[in-house]
Formats: sequence, structure tokens, C-alpha cells
Amino acid sequence: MVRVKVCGVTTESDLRAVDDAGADAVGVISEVTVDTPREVSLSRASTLFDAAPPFLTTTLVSMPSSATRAVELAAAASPDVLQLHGDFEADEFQRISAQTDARVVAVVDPDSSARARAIAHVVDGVLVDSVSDDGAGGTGETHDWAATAEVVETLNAPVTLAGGLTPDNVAEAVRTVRPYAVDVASGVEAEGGVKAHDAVRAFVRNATAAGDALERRDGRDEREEATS
Ligand SMILES: O=C(O)c1ccccc1N[C@@H]1O[C@H](COP(=O)(O)O)[C@@H](O)[C@H]1O
Repeated sequence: MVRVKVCGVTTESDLRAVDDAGADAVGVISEVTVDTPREVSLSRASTLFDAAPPFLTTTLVSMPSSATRAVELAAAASPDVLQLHGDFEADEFQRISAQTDARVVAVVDPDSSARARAIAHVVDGVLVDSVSDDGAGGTGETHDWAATAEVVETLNAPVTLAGGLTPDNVAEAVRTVRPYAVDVASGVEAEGGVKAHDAVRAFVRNATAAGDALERRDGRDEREEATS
């Protein structure tokens, strides 16, 4: 099974479309250091989270300037999950986790498996994204999925794959990386900050079908091994 997060939602109607499509999580972007059409104010993020139905996991995606600010953001918007881009150290993640009710997901660069290993034990999950030089996501670019597959295999933490995913490439990404979850922002947009609802549905459908097919194949392999 693979979970699906759709990120960069800015309106209630897009949030409903994400939920209707069967996604597991929705991401709202606030307080980032890059210019992106997907950013909303913190109070708007909070309003969108209030509009989310009970079983859709809400995620605040941010690039706070400090651990203290990260805690303030979580307190202000009350997301289920806080996705943090930036160079926080393990002790800072520990402090953030201790001071917020939100689960904390750390974003790591695909080239930094050492960082992923250094922080995995103090966060609730790791998200590997094709980040820009300043650590921001939303690049629309894929990265070396084989390297991320190795992170998934060796890290004792849920690993989410992000970066340049689309309805067309997500099945291949799931088969190659076998992540805990996939995450998409620009790949399901009609225009900057506006989701294309048919693309959101296709993304969720294709990711889920690929995850389910892998599970069936694993089950078959296990049965064959047991009877051989
Ligand atoms: O989407 C953005 O503009 C963004 C800006 C700053 C930090 C994170 C951002 N988005 C995150 O990046 C992933 C991947 O984006 P994409 O699918 O490659 O466009 C996205 O899901 C967000 O988690």
C-alpha cells in the first residue's frame, strides 16, 4: 500500500477534490522563503485545515527560520503533520517534536542520505524531495529514484517520495522506490496554485493501483516461497 499526499492546496474546493479523489493527506504551504503560487498566509492555512474532513491528514509545509518559529507555526495552524524544509539538526527536531502536538516530517535532499540517517530517529518521517539550492520544494523535477529506493530500504522510518511526480510517472516511481507515501504539488495543477481535479484523481488512482499491485506480487512471491 502506498499513501498519497497532494500538496499546495489553496482553496476549499481543491481540498474537497483531494479528499474526494481518495488521497490520504493534504498539504498547505505557508511561510516559505521562495516565491511560489502555492503559498498562503498562516491564517488561511488554519482555515483550510479547519475545513478538512476528519480522516484527511492535514500537513503544514513550511521553511521556518528557527525551531522556535516552527513550534509557533504548528501552534497557530494546528496541522496533523508539520513538514519542515531547511537544515535543522537532530536536537532541533527533538525540541520541535517535544513542543508540538503535530507529527514532524523532515525534508531531505536526495543526495543527503547521511543527513536522513542522522535525523530519522528524532522525526516521525522523512520526505525525500528534489529541493532547490535554498531547500525549497515544488521544483517539478524528479531525482535519482534508485538512490531514494536505497534510503527506503535502509532507513528505519517512513520515507515519502516527492519531486516532479505526475499522474504519468507516479506508478513507475512507486515500483522503483517503494516508498511509504508519494507527494505531489505542481504535477497536478491546472495553473500555479490551482489543482486540476482530473489530474488529482488520476494521480491518486495510478499511485494506489501501483502500490496495490506490488502488494499482490509480494503476497504471491511469499506463497510461492512457502510452498517450494
Ligand atoms: O510547492 C512549493 O511551491 C513548495 C515551496 C516551498 C517548499 C515546499 C514546496 N512544495 C513541496 O515540494 C513537493 C514537490 O513538489 P513538486 O511535486 O515537484 O511540484 C511538494 O509536494 C511539497 O511538499
